[in-house]
Amino acid sequence: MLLLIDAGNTRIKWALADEGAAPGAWVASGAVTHAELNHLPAAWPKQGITRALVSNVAGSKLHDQLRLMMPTADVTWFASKAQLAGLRNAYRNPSQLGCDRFAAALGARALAPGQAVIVATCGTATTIDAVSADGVFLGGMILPGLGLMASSLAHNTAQLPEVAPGLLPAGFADNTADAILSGCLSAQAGAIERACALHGASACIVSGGAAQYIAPVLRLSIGHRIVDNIVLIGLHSTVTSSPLQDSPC
Ligand SMILES: Nc1ncnc2c1ncn2[C@@H]1O[C@H](COP(=O)(O)OP(=O)(O)OP(=O)(O)O)[C@@H](O)[C@H]1O
Ligand SMILES: CC(C)(CO)[C@@H](O)C(=O)NCCC(=O)O
Ligand SMILES: [K+]
Repeated sequence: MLLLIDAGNTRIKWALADEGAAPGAWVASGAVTHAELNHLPAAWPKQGITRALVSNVAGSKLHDQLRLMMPTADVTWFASKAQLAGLRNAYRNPSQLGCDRFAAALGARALAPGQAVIVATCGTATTIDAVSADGVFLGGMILPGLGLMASSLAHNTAQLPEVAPGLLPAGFADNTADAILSGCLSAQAGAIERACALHGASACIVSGGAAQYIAPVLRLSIGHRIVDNIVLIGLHSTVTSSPLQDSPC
C-alpha cells in the first residue's frame, strides 16, 4: 500500500491508496495538527505500507519524526525539480520552490490537462500559482493565509480582536469582527481573481483548509473548483499510471 503525506506548517494531511489506484482513489485519509503528530501511527495499518511519498515544507525536525513513524516503508521525500512528469518548472532556482506548490501544480495538470490553470492553496500561507496550457509552472504569489492575515491585525493593534474564520459575503460590514473578516476574505479572493485575469486562466482550482471560506466569495467568469487536497492528488499522479477517476475541470 502507498502512503501519501502533505506536511504543511499547520497540519499534516495523509492518504492511503492501493498500488496502481487512480489519483484521488484513497482507501483512507486524514489530517492532524503538529501537536497531534503522535496520533498518526495508530491511524495507519501496522503492516502493508510498502511505499511512502512525502511532501514536507515544515522543517527537518518533522522530517525526522515522520521517518521514525514509517519504519518499514520505502520513503521518497518529494522535491521540486526543473522538470517532472511533463511539467517544467520556470522558477529561477527550481529547488527553491516549495515542494507542496510543485505537487499542487502537478495535481492541477492532472485535473485540467491542456488548460491554463490557476491553483490556489489556502493554508497557513496562501499560494496562487500559474500553470500554462503546455505544462510550464510559470511562477506564483505567496501571501499570508486567511488566519495569519486576520491574526496579524489582532497582534499589532490595540482595538482589533482575534476573529474566527467564517462564511460572509465580502462586502461592507457594520461591525469590527465582520469588517476584519470581509477585508481578509476580499484580499484572498481578490488576489486569486487578479491571478486568473493576469494568466488568462481557463480553470481555477482552490484547495486547503481555508478554501471553504474563500471560494464562496470568488467572482470568476470561468468558475472555480474546490479540491480538498490538490497536493496529495499531485503527489499520487507522479507514481501511478492510472488515469484520474475524477472528471476533468
Ligand atoms: N478554526 C479555525 N480557526 C482559525 N483559522 C482557521 C480555522 N479553520 C481554518 N482556518 C484557516 O484556514 C487556514 C488553513 O488552515 P488549515 O489548518 O486547514 O491549514 P492547511 O490547509 O492544513 O495548511 P498547511 O498546509 O499550511 O498546514 C488557516 O490559515 C486559517 O486561516
Ligand atoms: C509557501 C509555503 C509555506 C506554502 O506551504 C511553502 O510552499 C514554502 O515554504 N515554500 C518555499 C518558498 C517558495 O515556494 O518560493
Ligand atoms: K499552503
